[in-house]
Amino acid sequence: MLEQRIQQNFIDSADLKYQAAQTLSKPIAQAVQAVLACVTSGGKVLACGNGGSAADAQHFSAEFVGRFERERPELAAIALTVDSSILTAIANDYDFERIFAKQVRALGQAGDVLLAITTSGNSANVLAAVEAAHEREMTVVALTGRGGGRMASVLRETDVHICVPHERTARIQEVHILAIHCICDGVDAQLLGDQESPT
Ligand SMILES: O=C(CO)[C@@H](O)[C@H](O)[C@H](O)[C@H](O)COP(=O)(O)O
Ligand SMILES: [Zn+2]
Repeated sequence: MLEQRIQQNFIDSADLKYQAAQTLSKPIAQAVQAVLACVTSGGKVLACGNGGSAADAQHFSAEFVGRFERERPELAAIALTVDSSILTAIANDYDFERIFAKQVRALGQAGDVLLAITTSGNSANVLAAVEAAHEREMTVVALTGRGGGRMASVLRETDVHICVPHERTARIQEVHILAIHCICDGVDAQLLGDQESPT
């Protein structure tokens, strides 16, 4: 019974990935171009999200600053989820909704990219970060699900929306991390050529 349940999770995740390959390859390619244009002109990526999506923001930043699969020059990315002093001060003195937005206003510059990750599209602190990014003339790459929620209506034409066509948070997150790896792989391919990676 339990094993059947586990197998069903694998099947559902694989099915969603097959289905999403069709619909998401275009916005993911747009995200690669947006991020590439940003980092090759001296910009940086700021990444944010809650819970599992906070982990995704950190995962992305590690692969940009450290490396993905191949050696290449370091790329600038900062996860806005990691400084406990900043996070607790803002949440304590203002409110939790502003934990990312104030960091975006402090660090963001025109031409930077905000990677905004929310499975529901409705997390208030992520939406506030998008608003702050627009104030700073940054481009937003949004990773969402469930139809995009409120995120769909706050994004601009020049932003990129990668919306996973599913309702369950776990399944959406599994495609988010695949999309993040596609962005890293696409950026490396553009920078280094598209030969196969050694690892
Ligand atoms: O990882 C999971 C569930 O799989 C949770 O930690 C999840 O990320 C949290 O409940 C988040 O607060 C959900 O926020 P969001 O994706 O709707 O923005
Ligand atoms: Zn999770």
